[in-house]
Amino acid sequence: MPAIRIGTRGSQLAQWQANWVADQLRAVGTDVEIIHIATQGDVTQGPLDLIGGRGVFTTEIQAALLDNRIDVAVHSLKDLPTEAVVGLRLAAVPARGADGDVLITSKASDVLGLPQESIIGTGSMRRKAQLLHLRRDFQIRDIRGNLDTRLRKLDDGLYDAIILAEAGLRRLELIERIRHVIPKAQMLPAVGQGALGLEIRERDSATAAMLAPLNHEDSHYSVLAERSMLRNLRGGCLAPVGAWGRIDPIKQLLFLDGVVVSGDGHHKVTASACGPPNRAEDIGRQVADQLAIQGAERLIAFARATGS
Ligand SMILES: NCc1[nH]cc(CCC(=O)O)c1CC(=O)O
Repeated sequence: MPAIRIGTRGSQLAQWQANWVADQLRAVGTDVEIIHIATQGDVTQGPLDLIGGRGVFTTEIQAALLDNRIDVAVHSLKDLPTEAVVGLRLAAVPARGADGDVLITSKASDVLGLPQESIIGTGSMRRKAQLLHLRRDFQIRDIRGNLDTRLRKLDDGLYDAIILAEAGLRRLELIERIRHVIPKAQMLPAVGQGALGLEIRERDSATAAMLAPLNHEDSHYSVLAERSMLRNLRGGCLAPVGAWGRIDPIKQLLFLDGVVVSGDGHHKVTASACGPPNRAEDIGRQVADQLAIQGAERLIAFARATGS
């Protein structure tokens, strides 16, 4: 049987994630080959919202799947747009890693302890808006590049603090850089944060069967709820939207919290819902509806129009 071809971006984190998937498959005797694919998000240096945002890390990899150049795309789920691509499907979501954001700084032990008017590095509207909601005095500056580059820019003194996903730092064994895990009450993560998405051609049942053992049901339901919320909000990946889905192991219920913040941090709306995990899509829609009633779509449209 020919080797399963796994497609991934070339960044260190993406390669770690592809290797992890490859190791899982090799452990059960599957022959695997890893193919690196450059995406627009890797090649272009400008701020992501100016390049167009949606799908900049995933479009070329999805094209390779559709062209039969690869069989599995390994995505960071938070970079994967929620709109379905004709001919492709999300076959599996492995057990989710750390799902929160962390503060990296030498200047304080948490967000509220940072000095007045601290310069914070982040390119994410979601992080920016939630930070400004907590601390209107912060000066938010864009930051790009892989994890090493961002940490170096912090060490070079360009910023007082930066915010990163905990999952990426853990995967690259950089946890000693974590000063503080930001509580969910202060900052909700991106939809899909900390989870991988394994995408395949819709009709490729042989690859689907090979990936099935890698699927983690609770993680899959949790991210389905988050993605349903975002899709129903029509928020786009760059809008200031946060979500946190998780399954209570005792109650066996899926809990979903959602937040939408105006780009300047002034306005914040939140909503929550819970229900049986197999109702994930409905739970996501319920939270989106509650957010919309409170004016979420106006906040998103405003953030888009002003780029703030
Ligand atoms: N936007 C880039 C990106 N995509 C996925 C991760 C981290 C890993 C994850 O959340 O799964 C990161 C880095 C970051 O936001 O700090």
